Amino acid sequence: MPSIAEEICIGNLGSLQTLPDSFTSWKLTAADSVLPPSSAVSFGAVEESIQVIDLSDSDVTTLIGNACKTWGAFQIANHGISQKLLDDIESLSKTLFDMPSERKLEAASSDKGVSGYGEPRISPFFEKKMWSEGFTIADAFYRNHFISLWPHDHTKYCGIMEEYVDEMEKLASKLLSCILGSLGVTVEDIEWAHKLEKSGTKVGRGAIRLNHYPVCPEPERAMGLAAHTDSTILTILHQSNTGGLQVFREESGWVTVEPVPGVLVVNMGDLFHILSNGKIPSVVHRAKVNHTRSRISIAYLWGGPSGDVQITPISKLIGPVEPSLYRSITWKEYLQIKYEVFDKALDAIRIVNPTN
Ligand SMILES: O=C(O)CCC(=O)C(=O)O
Ligand SMILES: [Fe+2]
Repeated sequence: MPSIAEEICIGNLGSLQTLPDSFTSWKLTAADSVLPPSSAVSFGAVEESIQVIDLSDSDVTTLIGNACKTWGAFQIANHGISQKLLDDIESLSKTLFDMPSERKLEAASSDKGVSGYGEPRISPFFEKKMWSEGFTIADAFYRNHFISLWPHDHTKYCGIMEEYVDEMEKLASKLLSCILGSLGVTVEDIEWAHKLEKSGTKVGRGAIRLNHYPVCPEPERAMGLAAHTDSTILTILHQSNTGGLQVFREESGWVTVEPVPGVLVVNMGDLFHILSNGKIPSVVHRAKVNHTRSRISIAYLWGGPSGDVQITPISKLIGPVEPSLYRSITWKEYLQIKYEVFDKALDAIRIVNPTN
């Protein structure tokens, strides 16, 4: 019989009949420190919803602008990503996570690169364990993992991944223009982004995170992915037909983003919060788990530019009454700060207290 330590392996969570202690009592840990005290005791969600916006709507800029300012999140329909591609990426994820634990662990992320299988990226910041497993695609090294996972079919799966990344990148640029438009500015007002765009270089760096939340014996006491904000400009999320994602807003508490077939969720990240000089919040979100159904989500994390590009709030959005809230920083530096202080990263680079 396997020992308890062997049984509690992230690759096997779905087979556990009881919730191990290391996964419980979330409300007593640092998980809720991201949030104001009023929300820390509640796991329930209130009746509000994150708007679904049709990208072909003539009023799209205003609709996206309002949703961004209120929530830092919105949902999109008519986004141009085919249902086939969404189905393909979901079934790729399912095939991967259905593999035996040992096989998945052979593709674990290592010192050689960020890509690979493992616990949620934010695990080191929490005492308790999260009820999920994931696979990150952040560099070319993922191909080696795909070869080991699918010795015969890796070409097919790499092809799906490449197509997904390409399509997401185009959609992310389109969304960026629209969100900037709602603030009365354009990509040309972000000097580095305009330069990169003109030279045909990618404005943001994309990474994919495949998340799997197995069925859980005691979902109320467990947490799939703890409360966090993404460091990104924005994140585009495809969730399978099982709900679990919740977004937080002081005035509303936690609100579940119910999956709508073919609709994608957009979460605004820290980097856009900086660019917008605090006008757009980076949304605090988390994923809950389920007693009867497992859940898959695929996050396209659209990060900042590589190299020594200095990122600052857009100059047109600052002025005598709205001074710059954040010092300039490179994307690499920001990630390093986030890695060190997690939810205090924006505070660490703030130069003016927004309440002043
Ligand atoms: O699974 C989800 O719905 C959320 C995933 C997420 O927030 C992330 O990967 O950063
Ligand atoms: Fe996230």
